[in-house]
Amino acid sequence: MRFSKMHGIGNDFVVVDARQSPLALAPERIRALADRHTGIGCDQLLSVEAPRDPSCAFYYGIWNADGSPSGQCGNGVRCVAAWLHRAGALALDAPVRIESPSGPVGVRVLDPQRVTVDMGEPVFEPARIPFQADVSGTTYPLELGTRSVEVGAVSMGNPHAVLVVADLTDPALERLGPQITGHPRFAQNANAGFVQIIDRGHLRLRVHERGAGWTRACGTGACAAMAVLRRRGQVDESVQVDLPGGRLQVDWSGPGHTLWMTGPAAFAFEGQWPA
Ligand SMILES: N[C@H](CCC[C@H](N)C(=O)O)C(=O)O
Repeated sequence: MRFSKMHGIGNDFVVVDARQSPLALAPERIRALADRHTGIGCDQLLSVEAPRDPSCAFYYGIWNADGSPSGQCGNGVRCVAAWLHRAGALALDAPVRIESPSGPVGVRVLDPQRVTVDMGEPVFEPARIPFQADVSGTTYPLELGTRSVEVGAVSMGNPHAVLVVADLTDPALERLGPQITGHPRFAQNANAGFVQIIDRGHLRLRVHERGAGWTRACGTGACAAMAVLRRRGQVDESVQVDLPGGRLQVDWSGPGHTLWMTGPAAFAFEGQWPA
């Protein structure tokens, strides 16, 4: 099986051309492929496929390094768009809809290594995240053993918890990340974002990803953090989000509008994998 190794500010992917026939890899094969010592190594596997929805130009599938599926991948869809452009299947500056497991997103390749994406509208309704809560709120107390933390909860097509912290180097986050990711109130687990508010137009973020652990960047995590804080009135409609691997731009005017994420997409190498 031929693959392209790509990354979105350090969140890395194996991208497979499955346009002729959908990719069907068992979770253990995905885990083997994602292994950083005995496999290719990646945070997620992405397949590029023919669309199921006739209003979309392509479909793309997402699997985490642990073999679990996801509904959306912000850094990943930018890489898929850049991959399609390099394959001659997507022109520069041509807006197209790409279908994901959670629904369509709109992509536009601004230059061969920079893509802007209409990620759709953030979803705060608990049942659709999914997150167990009696009513939708801007913050929820989350019991973690003997302590409780305040989180925001939102879906960008995948579930996110967002926790505001003063110091991203706090060693306590190492344990908090997995605890929040696996919290039983998130029935399908959650990507746990820890965000420091620099000012109304600038955030710093680290994400403990469901199915991949701490990553250098999480595109839907950047969208989720901005959306939670915008809904609380704590950030403006255009925000720079700095993650360990680099910077993303997130734009959202508020409820009733879709959210846009813009950032890099890079190729690392091509290879063959015994499927
Ligand atoms: N771990 C995520 C999928 C990858 C998301 C992330 N890599 C991004 O760029 O959005 C999940 O299970 O929902």
